[in-house]
Amino acid sequence: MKIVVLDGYAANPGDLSWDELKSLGECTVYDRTAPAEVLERAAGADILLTNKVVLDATTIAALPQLKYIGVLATGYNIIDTAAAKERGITVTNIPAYSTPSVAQMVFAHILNITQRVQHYTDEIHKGRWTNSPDFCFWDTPLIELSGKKIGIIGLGQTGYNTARIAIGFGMEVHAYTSKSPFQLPPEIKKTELDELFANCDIISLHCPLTDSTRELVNAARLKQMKPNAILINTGRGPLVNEQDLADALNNGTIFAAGLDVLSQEPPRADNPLLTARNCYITPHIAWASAAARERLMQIMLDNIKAFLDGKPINSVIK
Ligand SMILES: NC(=O)c1ccc[n+]([C@@H]2O[C@H](COP(=O)([O-])OP(=O)(O)OC[C@H]3O[C@@H](n4cnc5c(N)ncnc54)[C@H](O)[C@@H]3O)[C@@H](O)[C@H]2O)c1
Ligand SMILES: O=C(O)[C@H](O)CO
Repeated sequence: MKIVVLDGYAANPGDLSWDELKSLGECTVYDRTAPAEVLERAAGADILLTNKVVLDATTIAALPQLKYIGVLATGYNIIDTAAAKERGITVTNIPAYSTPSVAQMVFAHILNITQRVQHYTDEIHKGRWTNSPDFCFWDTPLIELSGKKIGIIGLGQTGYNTARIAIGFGMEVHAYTSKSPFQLPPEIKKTELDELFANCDIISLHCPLTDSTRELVNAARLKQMKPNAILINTGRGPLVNEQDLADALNNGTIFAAGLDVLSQEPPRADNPLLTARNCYITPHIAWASAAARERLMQIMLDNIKAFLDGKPINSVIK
């Protein structure tokens, strides 16, 4: 059984172990694989593991030995699942391993925008409090979350857990979702997209990237939003038209954005969001806590063992 990990470094930069995976077959772990290197490295593999290396229809067609693709992530938009299905290749993802970490990051972005802790720390270090005529000073809007409306798009693992934290903050929770695995409490009100964009103070994206969700947030949707609204995206970068969002931030159509994901990662230096007003960005790390990566590695092993036993779990091909 030949196993190849194409880009193992992000999940395991050295603090976790590949040993159990290596015991399952002849296994090679690459830290990173450039697009031009994929075919040579994946040739002859029965099992291919990828986090962000794209496996499109052409690549899959060129790997006749391939039987299993394990995505080392929840989002599996990098795989042409139709091509894999046609070939009878099992494709699995890692659901729910990072849910608490992602929901925590959503609120890290929200609280960063409402409280600006780093900004005030920087200003104080510059001497601004020492020289202040008053016992306090502020120069950014200080926004209380209690009573504000949060709109959640996609009420699966990360969306639902974000909703629960929002309820704890006393927020009104509105949600648009195709379906939800959860029994929704009465505090979560289901709504349509038009109402959600028009009425919510904060909108947080939690749906997968698919043909129907690509650029879900675009100029038309941004125009529907309140001028004091905040957009949070921990889902996938292409859920948002980035030039439209940069324009909306720069011209005050909406107030601020907190983003963990961009359409190209790492981003090009000329990505308009890197210089947009009130745009706060983290480098796709919502998932990457040590606790979440430990769970990821365990579920990766469980997935492969179940596949080898002939009873695949976490298959994304319906
Ligand atoms: N930034 C990170 O580190 C990070 C970590 C985990 C997941 N993610 C991304 O977040 C996404 C969501 O993760 P999750 O664990 O909540 O996944 P999930 O599968 O549990 O939930 C996704 C939800 O979106 C809903 N949905 C699907 N299509 C929709 C549509 N067109 N409109 C509205 N809702 C729709 C689904 O019904 C489901 O309830 C993943 O697909 C992944 O791309 C990012
Ligand atoms: O989808 C996920 O699990 C995260 O984005 C990390 O890849």
